[in-house]
Amino acid sequence: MQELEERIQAEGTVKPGNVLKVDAFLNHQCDVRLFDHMGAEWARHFAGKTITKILTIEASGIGIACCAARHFGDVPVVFAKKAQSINLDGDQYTTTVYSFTKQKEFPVIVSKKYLNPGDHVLLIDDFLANGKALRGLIELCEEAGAVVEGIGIAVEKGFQGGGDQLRADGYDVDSLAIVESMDPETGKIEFRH
Ligand SMILES: O=P(O)(O)OC[C@H]1O[C@H](OP(=O)(O)OP(=O)(O)O)[C@H](O)[C@@H]1O
Ligand SMILES: O=c1[nH]c(=O)c2nc[nH]c2[nH]1
Repeated sequence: MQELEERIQAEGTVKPGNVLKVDAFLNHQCDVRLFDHMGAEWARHFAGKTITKILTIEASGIGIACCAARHFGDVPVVFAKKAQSINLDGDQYTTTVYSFTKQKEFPVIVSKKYLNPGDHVLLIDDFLANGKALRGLIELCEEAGAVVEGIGIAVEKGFQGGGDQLRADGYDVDSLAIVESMDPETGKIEFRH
């Protein structure tokens, strides 16, 4: 998606440790017009699929998933929580995920009320790196008996391999920008096309 690639080139910075910082528009300050355009792109890509629910993971996927839902007939957006809470009651689907930016394991929890057999789920997230977050969400869908219809990602770091493994496993992964390489020394970012 040209608009997203241009924003990454203009405002993104490359940090050591394979970190691309795009918090000016994607995952700290949020550009909702861009999010809306991203939702329209995914709606075009997944047009042939029936989607009954969007599932994401806190925190950074939530805003993007909510904007995307407007392009999928206002389907409910469910976000997996990364901490137990007194506000979480009843039976839950749970797994654990290693967080790329926080560098530790988190529980990943969805109430059984909000993910059901018969749901046709679109997974949405801001980043795809090693694929840990998505593998956790897929596991929750499997536990629930829900079908994963596709995966919409804003920025995939292709060189980390998580996306290609998911594609090899048969998932329809639509990443709007795939970073093929990035260099913290020079700041150069190259995209896969
Ligand atoms: O493919 P992976 O290696 O799993 O990396 C991608 C995940 O990493 C980030 O989550 P993180 O927990 O780092 O931060 P967040 O709380 O801002 O969403 C991002 O939001 C994705 O969910
Ligand atoms: O802001 C971010 N930059 C990244 O490079 C990344 N990888 C996973 N999650 C990420 N979030």
